[in-house]
Amino acid sequence: FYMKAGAVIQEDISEASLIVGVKRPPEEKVIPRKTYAFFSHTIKAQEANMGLLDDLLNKEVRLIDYEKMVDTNGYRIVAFGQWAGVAGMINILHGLGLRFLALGHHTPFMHIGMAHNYRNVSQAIQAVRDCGYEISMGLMPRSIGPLTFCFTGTGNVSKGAQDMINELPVEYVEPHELKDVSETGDMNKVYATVLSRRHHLVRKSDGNYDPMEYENHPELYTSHFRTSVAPYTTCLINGIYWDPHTPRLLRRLDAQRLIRPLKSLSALNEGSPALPHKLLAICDISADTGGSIEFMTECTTIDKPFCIYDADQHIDHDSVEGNGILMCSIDNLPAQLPIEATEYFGDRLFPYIWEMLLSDATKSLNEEEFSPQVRDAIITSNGALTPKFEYIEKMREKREKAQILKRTGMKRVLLLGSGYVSGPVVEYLSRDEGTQVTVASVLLKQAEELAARYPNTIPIMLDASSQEGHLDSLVTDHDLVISMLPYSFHPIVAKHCIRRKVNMVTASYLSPAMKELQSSVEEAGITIVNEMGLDPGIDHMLAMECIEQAKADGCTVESYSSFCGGLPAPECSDNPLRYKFSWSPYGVLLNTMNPAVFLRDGEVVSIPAGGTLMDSATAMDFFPGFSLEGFPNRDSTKYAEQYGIQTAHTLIRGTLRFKGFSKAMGGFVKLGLINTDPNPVLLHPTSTISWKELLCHQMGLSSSMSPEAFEEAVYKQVGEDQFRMDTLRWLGMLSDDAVPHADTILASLAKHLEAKLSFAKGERDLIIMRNDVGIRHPTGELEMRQISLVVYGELNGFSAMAKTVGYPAAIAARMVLDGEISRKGLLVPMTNDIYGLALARLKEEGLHIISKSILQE
Ligand SMILES: NC(=O)c1ccc[n+]([C@@H]2O[C@H](COP(=O)([O-])OP(=O)(O)OC[C@H]3O[C@@H](n4cnc5c(N)ncnc54)[C@H](O)[C@@H]3O)[C@@H](O)[C@H]2O)c1
Ligand SMILES: N[C@@H](CCCCN[C@@H](CCC(=O)O)C(=O)O)C(=O)O
Repeated sequence: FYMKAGAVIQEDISEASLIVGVKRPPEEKVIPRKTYAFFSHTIKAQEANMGLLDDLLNKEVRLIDYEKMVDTNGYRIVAFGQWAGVAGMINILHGLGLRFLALGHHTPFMHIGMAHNYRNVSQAIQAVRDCGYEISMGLMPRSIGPLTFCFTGTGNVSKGAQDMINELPVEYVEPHELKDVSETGDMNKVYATVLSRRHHLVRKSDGNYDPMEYENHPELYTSHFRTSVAPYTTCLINGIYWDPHTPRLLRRLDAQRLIRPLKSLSALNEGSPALPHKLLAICDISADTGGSIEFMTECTTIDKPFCIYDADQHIDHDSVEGNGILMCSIDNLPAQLPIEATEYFGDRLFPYIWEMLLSDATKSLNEEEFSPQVRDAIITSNGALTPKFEYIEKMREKREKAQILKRTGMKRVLLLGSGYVSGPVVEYLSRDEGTQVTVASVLLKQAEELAARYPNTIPIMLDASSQEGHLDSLVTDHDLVISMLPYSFHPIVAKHCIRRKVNMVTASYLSPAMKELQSSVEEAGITIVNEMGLDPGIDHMLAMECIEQAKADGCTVESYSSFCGGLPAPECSDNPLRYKFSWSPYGVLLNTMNPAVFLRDGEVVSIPAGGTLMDSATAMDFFPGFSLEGFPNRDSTKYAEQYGIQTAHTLIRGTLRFKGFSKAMGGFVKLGLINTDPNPVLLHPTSTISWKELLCHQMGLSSSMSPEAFEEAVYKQVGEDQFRMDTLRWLGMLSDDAVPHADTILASLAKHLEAKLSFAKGERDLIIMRNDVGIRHPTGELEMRQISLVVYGELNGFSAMAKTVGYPAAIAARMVLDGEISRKGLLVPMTNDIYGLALARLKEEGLHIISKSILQE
């Protein structure tokens, strides 16, 4: 059909500038910087679609929403409402047939199928007419009593649904007459009423209805639908537009009352199965989850069109049997009538398609010339909500706040970040029923997945880099903030904590930017516990426990060496780098270009920034069964003062890897891939660059060279090292594979490596920490204290890295919340008041520390 009309049919739509759909596309398939047109269902900040909205914003998509395309008279241009109404009504008549049967009554509705069972609407109408004929012939079981249908709303949905009931022998009555006809009406017909606002909305103060005032102040009104109409309705067909400020038609409480058995009905039904209650079915065509029908929290689908809502238990049963109200709330009803709906859609949209086609989502809206019909329907563009729709953000925040503050008497913790190491933080804190955790992340899905596993945990979306106001209001609503964001975010988070006098915990190094806040933190009288992870974290705690004990025994510390590595378990080290990521990949790679300073036998050794660090790796054989190498980590010399071991002639902190890592990384360094400079080549909106092109660019060569010449050039560049070549080949970096989009080469490399070097299901990680402390006793003896910590990740559970970072952070948070840490200022776990309790609690979590001593002459 489309081909006949001249369309080119192809799977790959990446070259299209405009993508026209009906319903939302899957998030992962949304292509950045394109113009999309579809029904997004985001304009009421619908919770279920906020993830999609975030994605459209992140991907800088221009979204045209049909719901907001209106003509000069304010009427919707593309409104499938009529077809939704038609399909919805056919479906619920079918559903009533099934429900009546389940309740023991065979009715003429059994002759009506689902809307999509018919070739076209005329065929469906024929089936409804046949049913109507039987009703008028008196074939409806008497025991059911007169049937009443209530249509809410007067728009296209309601009209489409009424078109269908008009094919039955129907008598329309006023809503106030419903009670009477439902008791004494004629059984050879059905009754219907159309409910508009004036019928059920009343001002809370005096019971009157003023349409103008309602328009502006719906919050002053309430609905008496639940008492005046619902108890006399067999089937409700809901087609109203609902806005969160307007009164609901039915709440859960109302549903509980409406499904209570009616005494009068059982008297009427003598000898026949009694109907359990009057309100048997709801067809919620508006399909606003949690909206005008509060308890409709999940839409049904064409595949599974019906469920039974059991109001007493507040659950939906996937059935037409059992106790409760039959619900049908399909949100893509027009798809059941594809021919009529498609023709209608095409006819209505066609006049606007030409200008939509010219849309270039990479341009600002000011540079485009759209008609008001299209322009006013643009919800997102260039990574932001358009001014008319900025209210969506506010609505979202308001709802979020209400959710966070809903339960009183809770200790509220704001956890920023839901990445590699956040899981145990939530697990630990949520053990306490009186603690509530809000998990905020720029990746809403990630936060949702984490929060779903624990009680009293609320997921929310927050972009800490662009939503400072939002961050501030979140900080205000919590008793403590744990920042598990990339460490560069901590100072900005800390500023809001200072402003709102809220305590904070991080697992990150106390950076110079954080230290600058020292006096403000003290003035605000708050506590910020830093370096509460593994390395930094547990390493400090074990070091200080040993050092302070040694000093108390009158000893002197002569040397201190601490190495730590997050690694794959050996059986999972099956790649050339012998490495898999158990914490932020960007952080791991960034650390390979750090400078380092350490003290060796009284001599200061310095390694410059930029990648030389990888050449400094040496074999580490304290655990000969592991094939380890190590390289220094940052400036170790400053710990002489912090640990109080100025007496030490050797002082080094370092990182552990399996042998091979530093050599492979050295190849990346030589190719200039460990580079944090912004690189526009990688950000080109529509085209991608391949690894071959990028490497040629880095080497200053043309990418049109032959594959052999290319490989030869790379070989030379990486120091004629075959292992490095094999590594690059294994990672797909000598090929035409696309380089992931990012603003720097390092960020692109991190994304690429994260995809290649992640733990598969059933694989586990490993952390190894080893502190060697040289302790000179007053007797002259030299004791080498070897403190070892080896932790494996749980198969399909928390990784070792997550446990050894997340638990210390959570333990510190708990200690601050419970007043066990009450000192103010910027703290690190190097004092006994913190490390004493924290180490004890970590041991309760199964942390097994092995300490050995070897006496040297
Ligand atoms: N002390 C230690 O031993 C240790 C070990 C591992 C990690 N860490 C630190 O802990 C923190 C978390 O580490 P991770 O491995 O879980 O990191 P990660 O990269 O896996 O997670 C970062 C989280 O921050 C979120 N995020 C990123 N940008 C954001 C933004 N603009 N707004 C809101 N959210 C945003 C991400 O979506 C993610 O949920 C980091 O600071 C890391 O350096 C410390
Ligand atoms: N050094 C080990 C363990 C690192 C744990 C992560 N520590 C981060 C902390 C960064 C921060 O948030 O300040 C680091 O970069 O060392 C290894 O690399 O395998």
